[in-house]
Amino acid sequence: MTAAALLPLRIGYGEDAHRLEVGRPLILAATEIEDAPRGSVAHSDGDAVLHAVSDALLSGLALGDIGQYFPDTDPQWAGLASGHILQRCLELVAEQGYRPLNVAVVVTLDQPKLGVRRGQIAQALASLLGLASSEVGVSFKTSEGLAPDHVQVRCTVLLGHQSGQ
Ligand SMILES: Nc1ccn([C@@H]2O[C@H](COP(=O)(O)O)[C@@H](O)[C@H]2O)c(=O)n1
Ligand SMILES: C[C@@]1(CO)OP(=O)(O)OP(=O)(O)OC[C@H]1O
Repeated sequence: MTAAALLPLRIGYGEDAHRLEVGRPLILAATEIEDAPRGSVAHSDGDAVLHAVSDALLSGLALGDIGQYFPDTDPQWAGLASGHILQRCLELVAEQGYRPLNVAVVVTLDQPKLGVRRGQIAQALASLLGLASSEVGVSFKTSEGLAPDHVQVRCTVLLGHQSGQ
């Protein structure tokens, strides 16, 4: 019997990073950080939180990564709102009978401080994932000046199979 049949839980992990440049918006969890001095350089809207969460969802079921489904060489994805990427990943997970049970994200960014937005970001992510905000952990770290020119996000997700409900 496979592990999945014995215990209908899977863990996923995802990461994303984008270089920061003046004159671009910084979007994290579909939330524009209006006081950010610089924003993500990306093919899409550069939402590193949604990219890391999307990759975590896919990795939990060994479904690859978002670059396979949304190649950054394909002009049709230029400027894409990353909520679409997340929705597609949720569909792929649902097709396997799974859904996210809780997520934890860590955002590493030197400026601006994001602590005042923790609730807003957690709520936005919860709503996109169909979770309660108490099921979405959001942590912020500075790079201590070691990586001031990019935003980095790491994410773990626990997936549950509908057979376990
Ligand atoms: N962009 C950020 C980065 C960090 N914080 C908060 O600052 C505290 C200290 O972070 P360190 O990386 O120096 O350990 C911590 O409480 C973070 O939540 C922040 O608000 N925004
Ligand atoms: C989202 C995609 C596609 O628009 O591009 P980017 O916005 O550059 O993001 P990244 O996380 O580097 O890779 C995934 C890409 O396929």
